[in-house]
Amino acid sequence: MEKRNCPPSPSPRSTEKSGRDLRSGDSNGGTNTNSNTITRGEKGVNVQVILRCRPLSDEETKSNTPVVISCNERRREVAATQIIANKQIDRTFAFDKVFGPSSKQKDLFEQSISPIVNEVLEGYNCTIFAYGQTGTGKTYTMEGGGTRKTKNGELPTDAGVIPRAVRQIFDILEAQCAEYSMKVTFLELYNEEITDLLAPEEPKFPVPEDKTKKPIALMEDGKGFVFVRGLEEEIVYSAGEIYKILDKGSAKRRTAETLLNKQSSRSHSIFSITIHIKELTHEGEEMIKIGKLNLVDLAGSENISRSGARDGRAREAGEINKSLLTLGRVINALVEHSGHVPYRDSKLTRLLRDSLGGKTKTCIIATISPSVYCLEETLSTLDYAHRAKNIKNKPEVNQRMMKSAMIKDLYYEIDRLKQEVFAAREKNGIYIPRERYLQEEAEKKAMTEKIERLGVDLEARDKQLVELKELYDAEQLLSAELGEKTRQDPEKSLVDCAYNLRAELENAAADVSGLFCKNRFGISAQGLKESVQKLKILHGSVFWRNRVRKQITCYNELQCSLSKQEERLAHFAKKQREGHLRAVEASRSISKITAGFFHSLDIHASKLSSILEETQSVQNQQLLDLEKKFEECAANEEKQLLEKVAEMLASSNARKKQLVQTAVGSLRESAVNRTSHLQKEISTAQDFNSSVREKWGVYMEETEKNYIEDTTAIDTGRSCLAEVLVECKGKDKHGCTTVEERRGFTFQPWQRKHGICGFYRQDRNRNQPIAARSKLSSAVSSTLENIDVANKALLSSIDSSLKLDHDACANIGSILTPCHEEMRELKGEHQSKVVEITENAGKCLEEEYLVDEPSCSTPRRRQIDLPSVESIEELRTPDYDELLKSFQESRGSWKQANGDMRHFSQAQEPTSRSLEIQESLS
Ligand SMILES: Nc1ncnc2c1ncn2[C@@H]1O[C@H](COP(=O)(O)OP(=O)(O)OP(=O)(O)O)[C@@H](O)[C@H]1O
Repeated sequence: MEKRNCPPSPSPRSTEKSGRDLRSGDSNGGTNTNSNTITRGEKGVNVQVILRCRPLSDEETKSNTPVVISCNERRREVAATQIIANKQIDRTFAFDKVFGPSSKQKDLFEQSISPIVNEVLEGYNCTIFAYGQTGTGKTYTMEGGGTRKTKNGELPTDAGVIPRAVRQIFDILEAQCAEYSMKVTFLELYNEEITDLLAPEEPKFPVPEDKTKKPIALMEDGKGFVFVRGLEEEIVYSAGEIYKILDKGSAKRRTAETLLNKQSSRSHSIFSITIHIKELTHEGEEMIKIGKLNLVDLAGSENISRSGARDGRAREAGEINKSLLTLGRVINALVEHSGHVPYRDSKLTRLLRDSLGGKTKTCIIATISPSVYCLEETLSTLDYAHRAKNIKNKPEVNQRMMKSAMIKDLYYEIDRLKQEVFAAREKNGIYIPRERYLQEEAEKKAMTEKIERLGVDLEARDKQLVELKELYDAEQLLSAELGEKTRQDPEKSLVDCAYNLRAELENAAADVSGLFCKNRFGISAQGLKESVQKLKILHGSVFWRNRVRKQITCYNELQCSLSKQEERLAHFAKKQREGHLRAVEASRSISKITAGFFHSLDIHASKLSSILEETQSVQNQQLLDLEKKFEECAANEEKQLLEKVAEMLASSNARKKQLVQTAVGSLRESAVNRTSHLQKEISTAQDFNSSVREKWGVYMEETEKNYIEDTTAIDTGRSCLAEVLVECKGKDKHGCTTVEERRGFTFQPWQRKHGICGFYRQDRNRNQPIAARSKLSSAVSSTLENIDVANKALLSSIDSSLKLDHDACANIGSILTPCHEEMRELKGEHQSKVVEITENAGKCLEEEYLVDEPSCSTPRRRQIDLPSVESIEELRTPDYDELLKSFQESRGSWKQANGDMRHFSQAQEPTSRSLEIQESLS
């Protein structure tokens, strides 16, 4: 077994020499081209290609059919094993997704199709089509294994892509509680004729199947979009309705038993779902989003001899292969970016135009069989699908329509229809609008021309037929006449005549011999006379005999020519009959001949394409050789040039490096200076802060001490005063009682005046402590009030100083944080700039100025980017003054740009604030 591994080739190319031909579509040579990782850009999105290999059928398993396909789902690769000249050759193909024989319908749908369905609901047009040899599972993948009945609303495990997509669409729309409308179409393309699988069945009596299917026309609108005229669109409201429609349409599809598939689809089918979803814009406007999903089940590509197709089936197969061949040519043209893409060569490619190289998102499911007997077709499918991977589409979301615009459109449509109805009612006979009339007239004209051509053809054939008939009649007449003549039989009379003549001749001979005898023995004159007479008779009879003889030969010749004529006539008549029959059946057989012609054309075309491929591969090889030589030559020249350039650039590079290093050094230095300056500022601010704190602590301590002293002094004063007060009260009481006593016992008139006066004097003296007491109490209360006021003032001043201090702290913090941030940013920026500059310098050195190192292989072809004279001139170091000036300018602008000045002024702020605080504290 020979198994060689080649590195992934950048372009898919089959190399007979290599044992393993890994095909990969992406330009990096990698194999990961999953739709999610597809590069989207101006160039578009690659068509997604999925490969599915079916399991061996029961018969194949029973007959121990060898398996030649192995699928690596993880690596997304398929390998086909081929034996050529007793050597095993593995060919490996990479795809976007690979599903092996044991893969489930659910897995295929969830992994590959479900995201596409979501995109349809986002407003894209998407197409999924199945391509592959007959009997490889296209219909199984698209529609399912046949059991479409749902169990408790669940889909059966073998349900295919179509029912699952339908279910997903309805599930999502219902979950979103969306307002939507949905319509479906289902068409079949058979022998280049389109029929509507949803068209109502009109005929009431049984007619052959082919007659019930009316072909419908494929039209192009003014913008080049293709549409099928009169295609039935069914509005649907549930998944169940779609399943019914699918069943109805599928049952109408043309299927037949082939050697490769018991129920082989003989036509291409396209099932389309169009969804209109209502959505609200931010402004509250109602918009209609439109998405379309096309699900295409292609008829099987097949080898006519292996599929056992004959007569009608062979023609079918020829047509199928023809449309698939055009599909292949379209794919090739798209991949090779050739100017002309032959979309118009078949109806299938016209219908799929937007899905191949258009604005639609497309996914191809290529199906293959693992059997060794299908290897040839499998390789062809793999090639086909692999090539299709390189088609790029440019998907666009369908323009959302304002609901009002859509309603307007519908009104317009209704108006148009109303006009038609009105026109038809008002006029005598049938009346249609001008455009329709012109269109139909054009169609009619084309039809008339076609009919005329056919009429002329028919006339010519009729003429030919009449001529042939005339000729035939003339020949018939001639042959009848000759027959009549032959029937009369003159032969017998002639023979009789001949016999008579012979007898006479015999007699005459006897007479002559008698005469001779007589003459010798003396014959008389009379005898002589008689003899002369007899001789005359004899002479006559001899003459007649000669004539008879001549007549006999003439007769024989006539006979001979007659038989020849008869033969010729019979032959001619036969030919005429054949010609007549041919002429009668000419119109019927012409289609057969055409079919044969097309078939042979197909064969020739496929031969030609294979020859073309061969030629292409040879040319490719030659081109490769040329390219190689050219690259070698270019590499040498490049090397020499690069050496020179490298020398030239080495010095300038060193200078540049020096320049860069100096610039970086100065930048670093300025950064360090700025950092140290900032740090100094921060430390000054911190010192100031700590000194303020210290002072504040001392002040607080002193204030507290004073307060405590004051409070204790007040307390002692208060207690002293209270004691004095108590003492005064006691004395006052005692004084009062004494006065009362005296008033009672010594009241005399002469003494009364003195006594009263004395009493009043005494009383006045006794009133002195009361006044003192009131004075004292008022002094105490005023002192207390003063103390309270002082306390309050002190407390408020403490509060305000605390607040000021807090504010000052906060200010310092707010100044410090941005300063720190700025510092960090500045540092980071500097570092990243330094790294960037170093990297760029390194890259520049490596990529542009270093001479290629010898790698013993042809260097990659590339464009040499020669530096211009100006750029070299720019490398010169400018004048010192100029440099200084530009540096200062740049520094100034840089300062402004970075808000440097602002920071600086902000940095000054704390000082003035701290002064304020100091003032307030003092
Ligand atoms: N992945 C699969 N798993 C199980 N059975 C499969 C699978 N693929 C195909 N089959 C079976 O193979 C048979 C042929 O499949 P199907 O009719 O889908 O082929 P086809 O490619 O559509 O053929 P045609 O082009 O002739 O219509 C069916 O009986 C189907 O059930």
